[in-house]
Amino acid sequence: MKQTGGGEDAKRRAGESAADIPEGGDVVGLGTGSTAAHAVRELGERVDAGLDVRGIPTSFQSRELAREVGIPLTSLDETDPDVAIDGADEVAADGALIKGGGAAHAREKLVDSAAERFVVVADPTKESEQLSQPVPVEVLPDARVPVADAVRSAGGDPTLRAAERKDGPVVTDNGNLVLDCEFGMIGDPSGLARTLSATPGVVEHGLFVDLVDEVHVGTDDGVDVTRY
Ligand SMILES: O=C[C@H](O)[C@H](O)[C@H](O)COP(=O)(O)O
Repeated sequence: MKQTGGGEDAKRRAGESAADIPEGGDVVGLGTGSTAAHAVRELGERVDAGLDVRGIPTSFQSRELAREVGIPLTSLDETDPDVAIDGADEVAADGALIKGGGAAHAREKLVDSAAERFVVVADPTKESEQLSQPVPVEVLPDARVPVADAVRSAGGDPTLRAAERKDGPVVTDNGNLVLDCEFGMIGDPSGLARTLSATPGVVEHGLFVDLVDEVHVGTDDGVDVTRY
């Protein structure tokens, strides 16, 4: 069941709490979205104050923000992150996530899963008992129709994500398209993740199962931390 109590202050508290984690010398995966942006900005202030960390961005957006706030960047070519801090669209009680509301989930999964410690930042509206939001699926442009058929065969209802200030579809940072796939209540996220991953033409899907180490949820007056 979705809860109320979200908002920018809750997101900021979660982001600032997670920004406490990196230590001098650490490499940090920099997540995408409005909640992760609070962590990136806070980390930028700490870099300004002398903290020696480098970031690995997960999107065009997080790269630009990191540059703006002065976080030196590196890449997975050089090293894995010690910690990744990222947002989520839905967080289930067992730590399973849906990500990709900003169509960044392919690079996010790459960076978040490579990290020694993967920390999710969220506000209470993201919490639920069981995942039920549409699952974003990034597809090669030529694979849009066959992947949509495969999603229907798996019990889902796919919708091509439309751009808001451009005619036509959203094009990801990787030059691909996104199908938002409604499955209703997702009883077996691991099984669905395996099915989607095995579908030719799927670049990456937004189900993050058994990846998260801790979730920081900003509340009205603090932060609730759950460890998995
Ligand atoms: O593709 C985008 C990402 O997965 C975001 O981390 C996710 O959509 C959450 O974003 P926000 O913190 O803005 O709700």
